[in-house]
Amino acid sequence: MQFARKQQQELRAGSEMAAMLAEATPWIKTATGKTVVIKYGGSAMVDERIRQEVMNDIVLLKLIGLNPAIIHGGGNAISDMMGRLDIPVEFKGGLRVTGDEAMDVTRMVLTGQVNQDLVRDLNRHGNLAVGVSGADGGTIIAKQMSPDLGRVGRIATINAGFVNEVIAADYIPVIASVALGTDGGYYNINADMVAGDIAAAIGAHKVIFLTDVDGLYRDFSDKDSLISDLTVDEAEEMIQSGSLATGMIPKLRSCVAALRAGVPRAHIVNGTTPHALLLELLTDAGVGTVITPTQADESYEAHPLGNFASKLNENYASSDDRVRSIWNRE
Ligand SMILES: Nc1ncnc2c1ncn2[C@@H]1O[C@H](COP(=O)(O)OP(=O)(O)O)[C@@H](O)[C@H]1O
Ligand SMILES: CC(=O)N[C@@H](CCC(=O)OP(=O)(O)O)C(=O)O
Repeated sequence: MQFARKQQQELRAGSEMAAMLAEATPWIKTATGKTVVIKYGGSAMVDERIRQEVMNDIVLLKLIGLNPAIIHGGGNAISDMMGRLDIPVEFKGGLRVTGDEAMDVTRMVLTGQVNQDLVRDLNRHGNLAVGVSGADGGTIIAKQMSPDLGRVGRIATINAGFVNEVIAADYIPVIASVALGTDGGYYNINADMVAGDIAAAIGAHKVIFLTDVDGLYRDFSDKDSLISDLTVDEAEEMIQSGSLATGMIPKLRSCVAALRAGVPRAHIVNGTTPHALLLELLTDAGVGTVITPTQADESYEAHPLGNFASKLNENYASSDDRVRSIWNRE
């Protein structure tokens, strides 16, 4: 009797899931071919399980017809390695002071480690991802930002051709924020800045910043001040007001740059929340902070899926157990 009840529960959960997937059809039609730039910050990569879920969600987006392009950070991994090598870590205005040794470590960690780990994790689901640095295909050309910061670059040019080719060939580009300079040397670029400029250059539909907080707070010390939406003008005012602390400054600057260049939406989302990407992209509710060109339009992207992903999320905790119980049945 107990077994029959369990079977019924499984059937009910399965039917719910099937209904949710069936409801997804019109949305999938709308989304096909759209490019979404996802900036995956080092701060949101810390938990291995959540990291694998983020990879899984990105693969799901690819499989339903979106074109995700990933720009990743890894600032904390660079600092860890510098510490292990006894190289002093110093930031000025949120940017890493990057001497020649620090530049070597940045290249090693971002392109050799973080980039390749993400590619490996995505490719566990099929041969889906290609890892590149800004130097590949001349994608990011940089100039020195300021002599004080050493090899920190500001973006001089983005050549979108190579990234567009990778997307056209149906791969997910995974881009490290290391650039080649006009002087022939390497430059360390803040990954947030790369995300906005790449999104603009490839004509992305959205740029989404996955970070470790729920979005942009008007006052970071007041947890009730989370902003759900703001216009690009308001975002610019916030930057100029000097009220933002480091971390958010390059993100918001990058959002503004992307929107001014014609990207329709920028989002700041907590990448440590399970399935935040699906919640943002597949539900009306949305999560985090959205930055829009003008006042948020309620009808924008009203989603035929309704609460698909929130339901998915509710089911999530139990689904692992269900899968395990199915596999262990014999
Ligand atoms: N107004 C703000 N709203 C939200 N986060 C803020 C704000 N001001 C500063 N921050 C900081 O920005 C951090 C995210 O940026 P960062 O640490 O660079 O992460 P990432 O690795 O995702 O780029 C948050 O953890 C938070 O400490
Ligand atoms: C110039 C500069 O500061 N570059 C960053 C690049 C990595 C990055 O941006 O990583 P997150 O997205 O995880 O912060 C750094 O060296 O930390």
